Amino acid sequence: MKIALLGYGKMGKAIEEIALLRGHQIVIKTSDEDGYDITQADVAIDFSVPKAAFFNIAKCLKHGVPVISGTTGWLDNYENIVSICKEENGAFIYASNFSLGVNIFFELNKNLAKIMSQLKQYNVSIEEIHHTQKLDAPSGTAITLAEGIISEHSEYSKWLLNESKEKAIPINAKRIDSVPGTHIIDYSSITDSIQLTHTAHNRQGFALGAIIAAEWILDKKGIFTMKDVLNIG
Ligand SMILES: NC(=O)C1=CN([C@@H]2O[C@H](COP(=O)(O)OP(=O)(O)OC[C@H]3O[C@@H](n4cnc5c(N)ncnc54)[C@H](OP(=O)(O)O)[C@@H]3O)[C@@H](O)[C@H]2O)C=CC1
Ligand SMILES: O=C(O)C1=N[C@H](C(=O)O)C[C@H](O)C1
Repeated sequence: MKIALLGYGKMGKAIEEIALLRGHQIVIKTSDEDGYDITQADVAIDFSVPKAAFFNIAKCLKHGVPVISGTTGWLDNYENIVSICKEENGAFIYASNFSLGVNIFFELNKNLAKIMSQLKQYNVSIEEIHHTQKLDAPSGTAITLAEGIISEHSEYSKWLLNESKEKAIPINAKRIDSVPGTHIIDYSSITDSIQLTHTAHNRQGFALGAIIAAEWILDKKGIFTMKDVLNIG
């Protein structure tokens, strides 16, 4: 398939490498919002920056090009994209994390939260560690994890960045060197702790997941998630 890479930074380059190995063609690679004809592409993959994602995704949908977005930090505009996608009868997937491992981790997180909801002596917290170039905090993945806990655990109704308060899940964001992405969920009581950890060793898992999503969406119309693509959970 002919792929447009909207955002040609660390992730754009990782996706290009795997896409070529899978026999795809990269017809557009850009770090700008203009200067290309998106209709050349069968599918677009947006891994850009928070302030550019809405424009990039809307442009694809308005030109009838299915779009995958992994950009984080733009979700205040998610419902607007849903409306545009419906109006244009388009196809769209956003995932805070495209790796298979993290999508399994999302399911484990919800299952654990369901159990822990009955055990009030444990307090939950989330830690996320990323490279120092990351623009947003907390990570999109940490937000998805917090939302997963909130959906299953009766004690929590929101999350807070680097702050503890009753009913809120603290998300502690750390920025260290070139860490690709580590997420830790911790339930602690006076007597012990239970932790679930996902550690990305590199960006290949994110990139492969995004390409699998792009291959999957080609003949679809609608708004989907990685759960639809991977058929897990
Ligand atoms: N969902 C997932 O699985 C994952 C999501 N991510 C997310 O993906 C995004 C990109 O990550 P990463 O590749 O590491 O970041 P990088 O900073 O390496 O790359 C982002 C690229 O986007 C470019 N850019 C800036 N403005 C625009 C625009 N208007 N249109 C298109 N591109 C633009 C930047 O160009 P310039 O440098 O010139 O400004 C840069 O090349 C982040 O939001 C990150 O959180 C990352 C990994 C996995
Ligand atoms: O910016 C990154 O690098 C990553 N961003 C995503 C996020 O915000 O969750 C996914 C992954 O953790 C890497």
